[in-house]
Amino acid sequence: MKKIILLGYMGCGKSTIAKELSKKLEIPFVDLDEFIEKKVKMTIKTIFAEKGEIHFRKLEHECFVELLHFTEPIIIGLGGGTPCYANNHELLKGDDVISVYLKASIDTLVGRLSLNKSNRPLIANKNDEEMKEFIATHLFERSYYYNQAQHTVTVDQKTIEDTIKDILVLLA
Ligand SMILES: Nc1ncnc2c1ncn2[C@@H]1O[C@H](COP(=O)(O)OP(=O)(O)OP(=O)(O)O)[C@@H](O)[C@H]1O
Ligand SMILES: O=C(O)C1=C[C@@H](O)[C@@H](O)[C@H](O)C1
Ligand SMILES: [Mg+2]
Repeated sequence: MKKIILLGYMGCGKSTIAKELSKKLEIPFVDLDEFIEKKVKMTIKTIFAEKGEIHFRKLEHECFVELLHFTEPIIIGLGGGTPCYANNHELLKGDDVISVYLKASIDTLVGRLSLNKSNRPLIANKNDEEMKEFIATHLFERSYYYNQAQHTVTVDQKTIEDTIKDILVLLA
C-alpha cells in the first residue's frame, strides 16, 4: 500500500481529515507537526520562537523524509508549509505515494483559523482583517507547490464525511 499524503494550507483540515481516514482505512496516521514536536520535545510555537523558521524548515524536511522511509503504510498529514520548502514538493510525486491537496478558499480558511490561531505562529498576532489579507497573498504564493500534488479535493462547504468520501474515490 502506498503512503497517503494530505497537504494544504493551515486550517484546510489535514489533521482532522487524516484522523478520520485513518479510522476508515485502518492505517496509522502521523501528523508531521506532531512528529516534529515529539522528536525535539518542543512545540512548533517554541521552535519558531527560540530557533527560528529556517531551523524549523530544516527539521520539517528531515522528518518528512524519515516518514517516507517508514516501510509500513501510513497516512501523513503535512504541515501547512511543508510542500513549499526544501524541494519537498518533489517528494509528492513519487510512485510510492498518493498525495492529495485539500483545497480551501480564502473565506473558508479565515473562518476556521480565526477561531483557532494561537498555536499557529504565522498568524497568531493578526486580527481577522490582517489575517484575510495575509492568507490571500500567502495562498497565492503557495498554490504552485500545493498544485504539485497528484490529486486535489475541494473542501469548501463540505462536511468531514463528504471530504473523506471524495478521497476514498481517488484511492479506489
Ligand atoms: N470539513 C470540515 N468542516 C468543518 N470544519 C472543519 C472541517 N475540517 C476541519 N475543520 C475544522 O477546521 C479547523 C482546522 O482543521 P485542522 O486542524 O484539521 O487543519 P490543518 O490543515 O491540520 O491545520 P494546520 O496546518 O494548522 O495543522 C479545526 O478546528 C477543524 O475542526
Ligand atoms: O503554514 C505553515 O507554514 C505552517 C503550518 C503549520 O502546520 C506548522 O507546520 C507551522 O506552524 C508552519
Ligand atoms: Mg494539522
